[in-house]
Amino acid sequence: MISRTTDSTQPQDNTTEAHTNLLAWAQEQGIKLNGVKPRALPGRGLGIVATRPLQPNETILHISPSCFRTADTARPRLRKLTSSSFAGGGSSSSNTSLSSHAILAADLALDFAKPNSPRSQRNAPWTAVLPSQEDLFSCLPLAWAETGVWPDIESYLPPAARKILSRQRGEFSTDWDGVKDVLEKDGVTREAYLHAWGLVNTRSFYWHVHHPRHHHHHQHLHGDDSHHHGSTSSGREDRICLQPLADLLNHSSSSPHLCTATFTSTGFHVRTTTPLPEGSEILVRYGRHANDALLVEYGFLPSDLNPWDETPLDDAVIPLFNSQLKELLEENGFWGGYVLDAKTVCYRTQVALRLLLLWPDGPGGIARWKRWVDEGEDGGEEVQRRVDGMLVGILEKYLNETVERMVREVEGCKGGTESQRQVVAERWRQIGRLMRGTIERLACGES
Ligand SMILES: C[S@@+](CC[C@H](N)C(=O)[O-])C[C@H]1O[C@@H](n2cnc3c(N)ncnc32)[C@H](O)[C@@H]1O
Repeated sequence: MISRTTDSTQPQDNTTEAHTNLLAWAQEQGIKLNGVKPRALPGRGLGIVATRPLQPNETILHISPSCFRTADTARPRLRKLTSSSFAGGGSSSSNTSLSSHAILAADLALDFAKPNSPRSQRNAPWTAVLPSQEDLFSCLPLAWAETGVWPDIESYLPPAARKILSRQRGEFSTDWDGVKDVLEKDGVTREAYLHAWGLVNTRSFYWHVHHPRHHHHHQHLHGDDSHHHGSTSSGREDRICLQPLADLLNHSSSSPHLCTATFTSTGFHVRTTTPLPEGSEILVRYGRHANDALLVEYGFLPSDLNPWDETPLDDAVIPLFNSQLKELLEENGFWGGYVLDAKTVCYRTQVALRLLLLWPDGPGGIARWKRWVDEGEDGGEEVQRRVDGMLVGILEKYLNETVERMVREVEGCKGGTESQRQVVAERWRQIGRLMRGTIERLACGES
């Protein structure tokens, strides 16, 4: 979302007028803004900023449930697509039940395709400020292949990002298969649906009412991670909603001024946690996402430090194991899923590397490893030192052979656009920094 509001082809006063309309419309809907307003922010489209100094614990945005757009508020002919009466109706896609995401996106796509319908008109001031197809496609990896440049930029994404992308692509095509018969009648193309689908993906929330007595989660400090991809509880998928105005809030992983966002029975509330000077941006945390997820799900890469960032080590670690060792790890539930974050080398990695270290000692070594896995019997600091040394070697090799090569290759490739190449290269550099940080930490003797 880089060009929409800073684009020189778009006069600045257009933006202002759109904002004025949006605010007037929001007021009619009963959306309450208190000391905040939308504003264009360089490099991140629109955001919400403070219009006066804010105190801690002020409710700065309130949205009542009647303003939520959910699968239940979609056009009736779309809602019918999920009902069981449709199943067995003879159509090939009849027995797959559609996700809320699919329905919400279809409804939004119809707002765009039929701008003069009374339904679309009702939401016009809100849809007017949504990112254009061009803006969204330029930053959302799922759409990079659609921009017509050269699809192959995708293959330069790091493994974790590619994995999310491939799951996302599967979800999108299932959703499109489920709605296309209905949407194509109204002239909605696959591309137009992808635009709407991507908008829902990047700006929907899990409608999750917090019951104070059941809070086994520890999400009070910095917001509720209620963004679409933010929650891990099951059954959430079908409770996603779009919320005008709240969908203008940008993300931060680690700002000390993060605002909290909560659903209660009276709606959605955004509150400050610290004092905020006039003009500062209101930031919430979408979820505890690693940067690969932020890039693929939301189409941006944070430049500030993300304490939740991590990177898989599978590509670096897995090739070191022969089939016998692989089998041993599989039997014990420790094959693959190796991860590194800024503070820790995950336990699975520790287990795998210990095996690599001990198996040259023969059956005795393997028995020792097994005791360690089963009973936590410690091999002592000496073993840990050798495991750390091994990991340093593995990381250095991966840095030289993969990370640095990928940065060079993606910067020099002809795929995508310059900004897409830069974002992919930057993600690899971040991974490199995470690994170098670990090497330094281990070299200092901290595990
Ligand atoms: C919920 S919307 C927020 C409003 C959005 N900026 C807009 O212009 O409509 C989410 C999108 O905002 C952008 N965004 C959010 N946080 C960001 C950040 N920290 N840096 C850059 N872009 C961000 C991304 O494009 C993301 O997909």
